[in-house]
Amino acid sequence: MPAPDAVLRAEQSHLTRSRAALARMRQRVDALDPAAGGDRISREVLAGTLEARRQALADDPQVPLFFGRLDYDVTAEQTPDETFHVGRRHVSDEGGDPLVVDWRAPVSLPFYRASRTEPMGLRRRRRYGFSAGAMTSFEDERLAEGDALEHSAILEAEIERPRTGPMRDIVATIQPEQDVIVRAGLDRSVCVQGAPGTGKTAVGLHRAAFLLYAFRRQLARGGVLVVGPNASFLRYIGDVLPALGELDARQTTPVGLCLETLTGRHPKAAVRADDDPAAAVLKGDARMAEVLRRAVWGHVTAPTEGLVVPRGSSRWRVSVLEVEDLLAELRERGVRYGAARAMLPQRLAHLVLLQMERRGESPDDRVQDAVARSRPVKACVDALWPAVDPARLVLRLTSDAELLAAAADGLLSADEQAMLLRPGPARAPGTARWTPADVVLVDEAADLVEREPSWGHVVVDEAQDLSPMMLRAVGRRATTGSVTVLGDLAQATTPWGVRDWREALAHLGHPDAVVDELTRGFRVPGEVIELAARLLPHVAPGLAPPVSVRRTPGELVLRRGVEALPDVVREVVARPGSVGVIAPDARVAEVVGALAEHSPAALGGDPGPETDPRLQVVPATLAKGLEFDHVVLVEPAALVAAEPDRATGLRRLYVCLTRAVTSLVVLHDDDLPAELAAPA
Ligand SMILES: Nc1ncnc2c1ncn2[C@@H]1O[C@H](COP(=O)(O)OP(=O)(O)OP(=O)(O)O)[C@@H](O)[C@H]1O
Repeated sequence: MPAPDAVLRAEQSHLTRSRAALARMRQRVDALDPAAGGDRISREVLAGTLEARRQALADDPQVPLFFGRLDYDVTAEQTPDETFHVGRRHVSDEGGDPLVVDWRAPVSLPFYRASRTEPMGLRRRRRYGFSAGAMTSFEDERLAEGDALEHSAILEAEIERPRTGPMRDIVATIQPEQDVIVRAGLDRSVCVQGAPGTGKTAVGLHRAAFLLYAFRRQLARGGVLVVGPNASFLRYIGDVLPALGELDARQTTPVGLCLETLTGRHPKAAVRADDDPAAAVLKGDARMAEVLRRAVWGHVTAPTEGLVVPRGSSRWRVSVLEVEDLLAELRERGVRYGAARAMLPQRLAHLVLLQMERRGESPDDRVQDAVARSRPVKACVDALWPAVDPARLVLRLTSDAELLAAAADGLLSADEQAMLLRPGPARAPGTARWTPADVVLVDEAADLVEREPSWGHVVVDEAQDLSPMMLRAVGRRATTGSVTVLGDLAQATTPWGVRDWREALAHLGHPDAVVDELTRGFRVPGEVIELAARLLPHVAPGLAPPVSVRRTPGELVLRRGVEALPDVVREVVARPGSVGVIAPDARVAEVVGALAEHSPAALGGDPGPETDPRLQVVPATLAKGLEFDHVVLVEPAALVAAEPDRATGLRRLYVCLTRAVTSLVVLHDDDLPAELAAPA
């Protein structure tokens, strides 16, 4: 067996060769001239394609081009008799032979899944350790000989590599239970219940990248949509897919999606207010879908007279009964309100044409078109099947008690109806004080009028916080596609959130999705996760407690005296990695002031040019989904008390306690919440 140094040198030279080959691939793209594209449009399309290809072939010297190697067992049957280096993208030499294979290619699968009991045709699996882009170590597992590592130092080093900015990819170290989810086929919807730091977000993003690679053709039209809770979270995860070579996935929030529907019709509309929790819960309740359905379809009016269309010297009549039958038929067709309305003029004209034929005329299509466009037909359509603007409808419904009562009869109690009515005079859609929950109602109404197009696949993160109406909004964007739903019931902090995944999946329109549970935690050190897990019986009794995969002892300090904050922060900022000071929202300004010497950035506000991006002061309500190498948590009792009820407060605390990768210091003046005490 060659000495480790010799192995490393040979692998380093393969890395150098691969980098040179990638540079050549890039040069070939640079040499292509978009002018060859013919007309202007083709040239522009070609230029766009070449630019995307150039970006995909970019080589960041800090990012290893490959991270593993597979040696297939040539003595076994039906296995490729080759060695493959597994990396972020495919790289081939001048002869077209692969120097690096894409991690998503079928041949790479055993890198993630092979085990001692199932070597998947592998003789050996090798992992490389890197430091600042340079290969520094490797780990071998001789799987054919039954030798597999129980513990990977390279995985641990990767998790503990200090964080410097946004979230990074995990392609080099995806774990088998994660890989099963990542590589589930495009036709499979999955739901992942996962404890904090089990890699849900990472898995969702890698699944998006996998699908875009493995089903490129099917997804070329539909595309992939990633839905996350808020703008800070989207900024945090925003670099992962581009780093994996996928630039086209759309990333947004649930309310952001619905707001587009509103502003597409009323550009000046904006979210300008918040509901109180009870009203938000009600507006997010699935019964609202039925209220809106009735309100939209309630616009169809029974005719009181027939249709009369003068043409030349004749007057053509369609009887009330015929119009009634036509309306009933259109209602029952199962098409959207707007689609049925669009059909109505031609259908009425057709009835006129039948009259003409009965009287011996032989009108053609042009006559039918002319009748359909005639003034009496238009007037009849507007009277019987008026156009509905979804935003105006929601405004009317929430300001006109009678209209609401008609639509909500038997669905909402009188008190509930009263809660929906907005104070003050009615406003136009552009200036109304829309709340997030209102915007979701507009989106539901819009879909009743006109079908929302479906994406090929939708990944929805932190899904436990979505109301049934928000889940419906996300779900209607995946009616012909599949979904990946990620969340943790123990981290639900909205009063309208999910209490049961099966129910949530039904609202999403994918009731048959498989629910998987992840419990191996990568982020949070053992001591810290054990402290946080004391809250689990109080916040989500049915869930399995998470287990940390890390062997290194974490650092956990509980300390009385918030006045020590500046000293504590001075100590942690001297260490490598990112620092998050998490505080109750109401105390963020005070904390920023106390830490002025470090110019921290306050998350959610304008960071300003002079702030230190490595140190962030995080309002407790924005901590979800984020992580820091070091966390200082200020006054847990106040953070719990700031929520409307104790269970929600404890869930918020559970989120905040589980953001640290290396160290957690809890500073408090008030007593710690009793639920954190060690079980007797
Ligand atoms: N297989 C892995 N290899 C290396 N790092 C990993 C792996 N899986 C997860 N991680 C890391 O663990 C951390 C937590 O991952 P992630 O944020 O995806 O977890 P999560 O389940 O979404 O957490 P939360 O519910 O707390 O938001 C991240 O830093 C991620 O990169």
